[in-house]
Amino acid sequence: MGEILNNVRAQVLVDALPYIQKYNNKILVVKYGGNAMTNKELKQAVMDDIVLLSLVGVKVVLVHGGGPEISDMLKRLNIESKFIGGLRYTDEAAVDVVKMVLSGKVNKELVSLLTRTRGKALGMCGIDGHMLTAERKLGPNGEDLGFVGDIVKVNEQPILDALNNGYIPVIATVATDEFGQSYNVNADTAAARIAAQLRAENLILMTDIAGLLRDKDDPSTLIPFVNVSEVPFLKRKGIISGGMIPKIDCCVEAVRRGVKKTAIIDGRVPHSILIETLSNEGIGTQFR
Ligand SMILES: Nc1ncnc2c1ncn2[C@@H]1O[C@H](COP(=O)(O)OP(=O)(O)O)[C@@H](O)[C@H]1O
Ligand SMILES: CC(=O)N[C@@H](CCC(=O)OP(=O)(O)O)C(=O)O
Repeated sequence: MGEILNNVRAQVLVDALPYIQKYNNKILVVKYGGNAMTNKELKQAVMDDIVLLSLVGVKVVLVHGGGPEISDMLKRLNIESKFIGGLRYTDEAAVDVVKMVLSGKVNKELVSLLTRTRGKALGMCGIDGHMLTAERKLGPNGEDLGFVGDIVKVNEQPILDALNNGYIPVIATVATDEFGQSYNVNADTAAARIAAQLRAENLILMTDIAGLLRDKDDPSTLIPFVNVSEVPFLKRKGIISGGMIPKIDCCVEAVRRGVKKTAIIDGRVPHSILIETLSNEGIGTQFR
């Protein structure tokens, strides 16, 4: 029994070798957020995966959200929270809260967790090193969204500097314009733009569902591969809806901008990042 188990363990490690070689020195952008970030054990499993990948030579960039935490804090401060087309209407008071929660609380908690997992992490937001420049974004029907930002420029240098010095950059998606106004940027969108600018090998968007499903209430209907040219048809058919729409748009943009592999994976599955990165099958929905 012990011998069989040892053989299986050895085989799993050996099977990972070609993938470790493939990703060696390549950039992998992981977006972590939403409800996938609220469970403590799963959060530790995600940190373990990131530290492991970075120790075997993958240049991991962690871009995080924190929507549920922003909503909690806005509620405690009695500031109204509403979403238009999946984006949070962000007035002047709310943008301060977003900045505090994302760059102050969530970012530092992730850095601290990675550090305690014996990773070398460096937290920053889009304002640091003039990384993310944004302008005001309007809603899908031209609605005012307050200080929600549309990224107009990504300066990849601070990210590369951190990577080249052996750090895992941990990025909160707050951006600025040329006048110093801060903007709230959706974390999926920011991750896609950052991955494209870095010419990343792989972009992984973690969420709290198995991936893109033909029927969103039936996990057995997972679509494992999607060609980006099929997306307009899937939208017309109503298969892609709600929070999945901006996520899929990000995947399409990342693939079109040259990211080699983009996937939406289930953050509720322990070690889903390792399965996605170090196996042929992957997990979730892959876009190409
Ligand atoms: N075809 C689909 N397949 C999977 N999820 C879908 C689909 N259409 C809509 N959704 C919804 O999109 C949600 C994921 O988006 P969202 O909640 O914004 O993610 P996150 O909080 O991780 O950023 C799913 O929980 C699901 O309710
Ligand atoms: C403009 C906009 O909607 N910004 C998001 C930023 C955080 C985010 O994207 O977090 P998740 O990935 O956890 O959803 C927000 O305020 O919730």
